[in-house]
Amino acid sequence: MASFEVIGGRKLSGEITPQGAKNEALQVICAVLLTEEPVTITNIPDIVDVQKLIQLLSEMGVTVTREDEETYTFEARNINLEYLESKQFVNLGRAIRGSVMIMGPMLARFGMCKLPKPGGDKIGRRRMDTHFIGLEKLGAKFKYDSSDEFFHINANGRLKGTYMLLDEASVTGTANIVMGAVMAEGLTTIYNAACEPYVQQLCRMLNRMGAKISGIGSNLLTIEGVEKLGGTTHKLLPDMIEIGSFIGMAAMTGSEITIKNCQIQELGLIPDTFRQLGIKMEFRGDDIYIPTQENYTIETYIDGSILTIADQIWPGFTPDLLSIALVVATQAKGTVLIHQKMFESRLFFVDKLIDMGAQIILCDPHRATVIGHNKQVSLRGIRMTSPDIRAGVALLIAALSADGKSVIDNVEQIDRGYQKIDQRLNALGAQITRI
Ligand SMILES: CC(=O)N[C@H]1[C@@H](OP(=O)(O)OP(=O)(O)OC[C@H]2O[C@@H](n3ccc(=O)[nH]c3=O)[C@H](O)[C@@H]2O)O[C@H](CO)[C@@H](O)[C@@H]1O
Ligand SMILES: C=C(OP(=O)(O)O)C(=O)O
Repeated sequence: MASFEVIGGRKLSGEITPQGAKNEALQVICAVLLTEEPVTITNIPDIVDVQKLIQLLSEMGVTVTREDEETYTFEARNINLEYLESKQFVNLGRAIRGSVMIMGPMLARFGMCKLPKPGGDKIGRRRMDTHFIGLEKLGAKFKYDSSDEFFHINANGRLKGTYMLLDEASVTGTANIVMGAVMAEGLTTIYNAACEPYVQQLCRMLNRMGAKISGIGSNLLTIEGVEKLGGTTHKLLPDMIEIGSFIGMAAMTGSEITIKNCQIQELGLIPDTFRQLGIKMEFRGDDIYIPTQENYTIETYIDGSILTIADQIWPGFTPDLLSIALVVATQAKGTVLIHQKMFESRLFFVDKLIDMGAQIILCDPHRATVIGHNKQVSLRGIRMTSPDIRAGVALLIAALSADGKSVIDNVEQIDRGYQKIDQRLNALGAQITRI
C-alpha cells in the first residue's frame, strides 16, 4: 500500500490541465467491442481503472495499440469467448466498476456475456437491476449465481428493440442498454435515460460508428437498430470531477490557479455550485481562473435559510463532487448542509476531517452539516486512510491546506482516477511525497 506524505500550508500557483474523463473512458472503451473495425480514442487518462479495463479487453482478444501517451487504437476482430470463464477475467472484472459495460456490447455482437459482480468504490449499495431489466426487455435472459457472484446473460438470437421506462436513471445502466440496443432489431425507446455528458459522448461516438441514436442529451433516447457498426475516432472530454477537485483545492489552499481547456459548456452546475460556497472564478475563454482568496463566504438561500448542496442525476450536481464540496466548506465562512442522496456510505470520511479540527456534524449517513472556520483556525495534519477515490482527494485537499504534516494511506484509491496527481500538484508548488 502506497501513501502520500503531505506538508500542508503552501500556496499553489500556475496552470493545470485536466486529464481525460475517467468515467467516459470506461464507457467508450467498452464500446469498441461492438465492431471488428479499428476505433481510435484519444485523451485517455493514464489511471489505474482505465489501465485495468484496457488490460481486460486485451486479454479478451482485442488488439490494443498505444499510438502515443494518450491515444490508443482498439481492434476487436477476434474475441476469445472462453476467456470469460477464466480466473484472470474474474479478478480483473471484480477490480473495476467499468467492467460492467462489456455486457451490452457483448450481447449485441456475440449474443452472450458472463460477468463477475463488478468492483468500484465501496460507497454503499450499488445495485445493477436497471442494467438487467433493460437488457431483459431487449430479449436477453440472465441468471445470477450467488455462490460465485457471477452473472450469465444470453441474447437468444438478435436482441429486439422495444419501449422501456428505466426504474432509475443509472449512468452505466443507460450506457449498457444503449450499447445493447444499437444493433437490435427495430426501434428501442429508453425513457428516464441518464443524460450526463459522458453518456452523450458515448452516443455521439456510436452514431459516428453507424448507430442511429436520437434524443442525445435528453432522458428520452430513441435508437433505430442497425446491422453492423464500423470504426471511428473519438476524443474524451476533460474530467469534470478533476476540474471540480482543482476548483476546491484552489479555494482551500488560497491559491491562484488556472485550469486549462475545461470545455466549460459541459460542466453543468459544477461552477455555480462552487460559487455558492463563495469561490470566485472567471471563465477566460475555455480556461477557469481561480484568484487567490483569503476568505470565501457560503451563500444562503434568498430567504436567509441555510444552503443545501445535494447530488442529483444529471443535469443536477454530480455525487462524485460532494466530498470535495464538503471539504471546501470546512474553511468557508458560514454553514452548509451536504446531502449525499445517492450513496449511503460516502460521508463517513468526515471523521478524519473532524480529527483534523473541522466542525462537522454527521446527521445521518446521508447528511452532514459543515460549519466553516472562515480560515480562523487551520486544520491539523494527521495520519489517515483514503476510503474511496473522491474522499481520498478531499483528504488530500484537506492535507494541502493543513498545518504540518499529514500522511494519507491507501492512495491506490486516488490513483484509480487521478493521473500522477502528486507530480502534477507538486508542479504547482505542493509538497507531496509518495512513500
Ligand atoms: C464508472 C462510472 O461511470 N461510475 C459513475 C456512475 O456509477 P453507476 O453507473 O454505477 O451509478 P448509477 O447511476 O447506476 O447509480 C448511482 C447511485 O445512485 C442511485 N440512483 C441513481 C439514479 C436515480 O435515478 N436514482 C438513484 O437513487 C443508484 O441506486 C446508485 O446508488 O454514476 C454514478 C452517479 O453519477 C457516479 O457516482 C459514478 O462515479
Ligand atoms: C464512484 C466512482 O467511481 P466507480 O463508479 O468507478 O467506483 C467515482 O468515479 O467517483
